[in-house]
Amino acid sequence: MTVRIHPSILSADFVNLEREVGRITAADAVHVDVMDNHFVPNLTFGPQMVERLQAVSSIPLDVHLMIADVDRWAPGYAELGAECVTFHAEAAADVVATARALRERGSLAGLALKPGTPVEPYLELLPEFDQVLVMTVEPGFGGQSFMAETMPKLRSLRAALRSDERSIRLQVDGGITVDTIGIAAEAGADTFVAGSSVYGADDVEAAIAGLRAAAIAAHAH
Ligand SMILES: O=C(CO)[C@H](O)[C@H](O)COP(=O)(O)O
Repeated sequence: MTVRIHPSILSADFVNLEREVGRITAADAVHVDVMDNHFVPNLTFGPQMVERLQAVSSIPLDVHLMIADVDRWAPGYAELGAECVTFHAEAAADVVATARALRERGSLAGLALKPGTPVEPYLELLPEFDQVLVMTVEPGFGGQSFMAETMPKLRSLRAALRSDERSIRLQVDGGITVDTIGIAAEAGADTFVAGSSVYGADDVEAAIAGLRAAAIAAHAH
């Protein structure tokens, strides 16, 4: 299983985002948290910032939409060139239609689930998605503690993937550190978002390497 590390710029210096994205060249993608102060009680930025990040980043954008009325707004983020656009099941009226709209515009389609949202209704819809994000904190803020009680959802997802669906990324986001990444990896995650444990480190590239090594070790276990 290939391990992917996606640092979250939620924990980066917002007035120097071009420089901050340039510090994570060892990462597989940059995780971009879009928050609207409605779906979550925090506010970050919108499509203009994502468009500029897309222009200056040498690694792909993994956009995580924490916004209301996402069926209406998600397709516009795919048109900006993001590699993957992930939207919340709780914010969507029609998850299949929105996923198809993303793919039609050339991006991968990701489905995110808050910690309290069950995975079972979505297992039969997996072919519609390229990534499923199991939130391991309540969305909205960086620096929270990892919620191990979300791991059964990852196990269910990993077990549900047929052999021709193994390329679907199973992503975790929230509280991922060298101490917790192995728990998520053993439960079936292959794509790891890390904010404070990367951007809070003195050496961000070493932090990315440490996370990757810990996840690979857990998969090999
Ligand atoms: O989606 C998010 C919060 O809603 C962030 O990506 C996440 O919290 C990353 O921060 P940390 O690794 O510090 O927990």
